[in-house]
Amino acid sequence: MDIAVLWSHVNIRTVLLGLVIFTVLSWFFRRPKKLPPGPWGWPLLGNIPQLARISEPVHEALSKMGDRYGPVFSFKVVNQLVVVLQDYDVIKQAMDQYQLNGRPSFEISQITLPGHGILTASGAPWVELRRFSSSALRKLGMGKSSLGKQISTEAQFLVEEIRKQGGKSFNPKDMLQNAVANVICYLVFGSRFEYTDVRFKELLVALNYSHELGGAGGVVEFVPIFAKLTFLPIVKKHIASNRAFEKIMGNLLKEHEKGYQPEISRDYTDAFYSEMKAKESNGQPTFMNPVSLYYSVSGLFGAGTETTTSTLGWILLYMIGYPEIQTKVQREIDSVVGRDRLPQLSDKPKLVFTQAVLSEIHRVSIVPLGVPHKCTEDTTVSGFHIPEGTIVITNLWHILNDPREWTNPKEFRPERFLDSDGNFVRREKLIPFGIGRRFCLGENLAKMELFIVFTVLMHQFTFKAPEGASVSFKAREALTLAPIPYEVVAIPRNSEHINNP
Ligand code: HEM
Repeated sequence: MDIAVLWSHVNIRTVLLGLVIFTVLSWFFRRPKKLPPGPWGWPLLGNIPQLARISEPVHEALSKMGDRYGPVFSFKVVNQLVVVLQDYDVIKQAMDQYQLNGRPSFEISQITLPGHGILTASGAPWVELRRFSSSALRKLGMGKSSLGKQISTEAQFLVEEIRKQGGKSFNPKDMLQNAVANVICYLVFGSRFEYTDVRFKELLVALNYSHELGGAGGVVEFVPIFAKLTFLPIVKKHIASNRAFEKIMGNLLKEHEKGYQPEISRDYTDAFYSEMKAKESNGQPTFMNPVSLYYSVSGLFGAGTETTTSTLGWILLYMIGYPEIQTKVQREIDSVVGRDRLPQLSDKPKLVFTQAVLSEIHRVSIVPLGVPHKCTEDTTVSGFHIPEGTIVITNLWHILNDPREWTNPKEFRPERFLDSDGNFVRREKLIPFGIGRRFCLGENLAKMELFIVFTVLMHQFTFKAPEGASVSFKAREALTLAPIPYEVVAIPRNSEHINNP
């Protein structure tokens, strides 16, 4: 056919149709073939339209997506590729790969204070900060009885606060948070704060605000393009929250530095200064500097406060919802510990049912999607290509609610952690603290806190729902699954003769 004749058949509609087909095909063929499967996304927006329509909790929606696409699947937020892993063996294999142990940068934090700490660093800075932090926290007694004593002291302050309620109903959240945050203050600043201390209260208000934001729109911190859209209200809120937190934490660190003496290491912060200064004076290259100290300390508060407070919140809620389990725990504690002293860490091996209850709490009250990882070098998972820069999410909720592993996962049943002889059984797939090279740095600390606070509270009080109130196990969705605010009544048990251990 002559070109002129062919041209005479072309009209504007044909041209537009051709352009649309060309755009769709070129976009389609740009997608590398071995990427994990996933829903089709829109050019420019990726899967934002589908994600915005999700009405159920995100981890449950992702869990269903995984049932459709398999345990390794992907989607896009704008131009950011996100891969979700939701099979125990796949996660175990993936999280051992150094390429998958980066963290997405908290982009909006970088606007106000460029730098990284233990929670947010990737690559060599993370390796150095993780090595230092693990060793410093171990030296400060994490997992040992010396720190157990400090936690017991904090638990007794908590008991006093609860006693002051005089049997009236109250929301336990703030009291639990005070105790948990104070344990971190002790590790980081070498001392606890009075619950009425203005600086302590400011710190908790700022922490709570940043957690609320994390739930409402935390994803904007990780997607680089949002850091350029500073006119958006959600981005403005993140910036304001980061600035407020930096001011409070900056002041606390400055005040603490005044008492620094190289020969006495009081806490994590002193240990950090000492190691940083030693490396500087030896001319050793290091990523330890005042900003990485700020971010590391903030990371300990950020990662350790809300998680442990929510878990304690769930414990009390399940105890009022399942009074027969509460009574069984109290009987076990009374028979092992007696009524003349408070429970302590060394009682743990004998308190098997109590341990089973704590394990079941870990199964239901978790960080549902872990903390996002970032792929720092091209790699593969289960034969799929994971390009550098991909955000990798582990759906821990799916693992801990998989009916193939946990019969009737919606039931609260501590007995799943006991064998037929009543011995406590550790279960490999209980991974509320993540798994692999970057598992939770505070796992041992959290376990100590939860055990001591739980047993001391069960020893001292019986918790009940207020008269006529119903108990709901619905969670408030954020980075952690926290109970919806509730009230509780604490009835003191017969404890006149109880002394400190
Ligand atoms: C019940 C309580 C807790 C739970 C369920 C929990 C869970 C987690 C999870 C799932 C991660 C992410 C792991 C990953 O990236 O794959 C994490 C990381 C982390 N957690 Fe915890 N956590 C708890 C308590 C604590 C406490 C008490 C502290 C500290 C003092 C702490 C400090 C950290 C830190 C610093 C990280 C980041 C580690 C890194 O990036 O290398 N956590 N935690």
